Amino acid sequence: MIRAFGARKVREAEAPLLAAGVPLMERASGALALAVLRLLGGSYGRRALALVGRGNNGGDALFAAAFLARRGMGVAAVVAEGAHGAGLAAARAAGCAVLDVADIDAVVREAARADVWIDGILGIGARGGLRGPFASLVERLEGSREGSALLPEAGRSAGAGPLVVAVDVPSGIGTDDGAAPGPILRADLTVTMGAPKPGLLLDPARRYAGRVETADIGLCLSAAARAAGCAALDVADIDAGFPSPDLVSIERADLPLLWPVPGPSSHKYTRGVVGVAAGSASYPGAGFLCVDAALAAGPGMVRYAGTLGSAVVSSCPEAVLGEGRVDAWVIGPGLDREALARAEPIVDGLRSEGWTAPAVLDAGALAWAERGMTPATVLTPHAGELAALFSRLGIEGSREGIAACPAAAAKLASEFTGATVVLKGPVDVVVSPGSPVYAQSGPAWRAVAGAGDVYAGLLGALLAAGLEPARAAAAAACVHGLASENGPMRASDIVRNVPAVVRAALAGGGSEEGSGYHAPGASASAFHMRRARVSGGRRPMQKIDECARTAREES
Ligand SMILES: NC(=O)C1=CN([C@@H]2O[C@H](COP(=O)(O)OP(=O)(O)OC[C@H]3O[C@@H](n4cnc5c(N)ncnc54)[C@H](OP(=O)(O)O)[C@@H]3O)[C@@H](O)[C@H]2O)[C@@H](O)CC1
Ligand SMILES: Nc1ncnc2c1ncn2[C@@H]1O[C@H](COP(=O)(O)OP(=O)(O)O)[C@@H](O)[C@H]1O
Ligand SMILES: [K+]
Repeated sequence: MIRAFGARKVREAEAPLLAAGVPLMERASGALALAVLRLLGGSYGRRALALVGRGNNGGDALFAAAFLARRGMGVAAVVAEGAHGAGLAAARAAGCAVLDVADIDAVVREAARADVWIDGILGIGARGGLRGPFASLVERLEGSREGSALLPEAGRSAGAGPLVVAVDVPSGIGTDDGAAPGPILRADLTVTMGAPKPGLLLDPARRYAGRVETADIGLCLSAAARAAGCAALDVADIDAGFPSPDLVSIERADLPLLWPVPGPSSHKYTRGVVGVAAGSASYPGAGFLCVDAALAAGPGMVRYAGTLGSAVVSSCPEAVLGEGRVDAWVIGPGLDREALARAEPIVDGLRSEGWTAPAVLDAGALAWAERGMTPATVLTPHAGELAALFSRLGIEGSREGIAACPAAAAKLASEFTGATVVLKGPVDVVVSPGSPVYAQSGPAWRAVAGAGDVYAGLLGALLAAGLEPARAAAAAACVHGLASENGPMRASDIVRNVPAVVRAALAGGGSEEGSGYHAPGASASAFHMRRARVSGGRRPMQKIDECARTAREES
């Protein structure tokens, strides 16, 4: 599980440590310098350019610049007025050249000679997109990477110009909301301090982060939680006194703690009955896919209540027709006008119970979303459907606006309706009252007609098994993403892959974390979590403290 913390919680975690004199910036800059050295494969004959803003993010960059200069690299720091005083002194003492950001031509010349650019312009103190001279510089530098520019979610080709390492976050992203206003340097690697920030997991900002490494600088956030054994359940973290994360991402390794597994006394009704009202004469495929996906997740029973009747049973013989018990409804995929009318009494029933029964409203059924719902109802729009929903509810928000800030849009929809909202896209964002926000990325192979119907079916099965709605939505999205890897594939292939993905996860196969460097672009996920790994088996903190000490003694 990746736990991300926003600027406020990071500052709250830092405050007592700074007051106690813990050398956080030394740790941060030491981790940063080590990451740069690892990336370049050494310091000999290498050149670095540090872009240094006025805050502590620039301080991290300056101390790292000093460290790298002492290791023999040719280092230049680009500063504006008011740069971190001690950091600047350390950089000068170590022999770094210092350039003024206003001298843009000299900076661009130096940039062209460098093997790596270190982006320390702005960190968690950013308010809005880059402004002033650094904004012009970043635009110019990004332009100069023509041909070497990184593909949004893939890596770079060999010999493609300088590498970019972002300090904490790519400068100018919305640390907390994932917005990407203004010019931003696309990083190959982001070394994030203490804990990942939500913007590194959310679109569109995550596309600028490259691979993400978390430097353990001793903030008692995710690292401490992990050490305490709270590996999977965010609630357990909170119970153990750790701050709750602002954003969570479930990984394969978490699935054994979440996925419903039958026990000796289970029977079909304890395992949960999914009711499906999906598919119609106009869109029959959606009904088949949704039923098939629900069955693939392993519920006790799937009851089909749409208009396709026996045609569904002849394709999926396990599906049951006729009225009876339902523990969670999936309503909406592929419903034409006639099928919507047939589903209306089911929705009336849910409404009459105050929307407290577990249900997924997808596609056409989103038209029934309203104020006064509860988190038990899960709305699953994509950006276009959410824009239509907003328009019907009298909320301003275009499809483009939603895509520019999906987390904020999903939050608004959840606040307005009271429901759990899954905004589907490259990153599925799950927002539910009283729950952390979840962000689940998946490969673009799944951007195919019918994949949403598959998701709705999977989700229905987890709700029927009694999972809490936000977790069910995140776990279903996680499995949906894993089952979409290694395309090309069609929606029915995703369904076919689900049992194997779940089986492998339950058997403990293939945790994504700690698996070392990924070749850029080797995975479809833009977020490659990797905790700083050091040679010689020593713990990262020891090594970082040691580097910091050496730098201090040398200066
Ligand atoms: N505390 C610690 O010891 C540790 C902190 N750590 C590091 O510190 C970072 C946070 O540092 P921070 O709080 O100083 O904020 P930071 O992101 O550097 O920026 C603030 C400056 O930017 C300016 N500014 C704001 N928006 C702007 C814009 N849009 N365009 C242009 N300028 C803008 C703003 O100026 P103002 O607008 O207020 O005049 C202000 O001068 C954190 O990310 C991590 O790297 C780690 O080392 C761990 C130990
Ligand atoms: N660019 C993308 N990268 C990864 N996943 C995507 C991308 N675009 C959409 N998805 C995912 O693909 C699925 C598409 O669902 P949806 O748009 O509802 O399609 P349909 O209605 O045809 O089934 C969703 O699960 C969504 O999360
Ligand atoms: K930065």
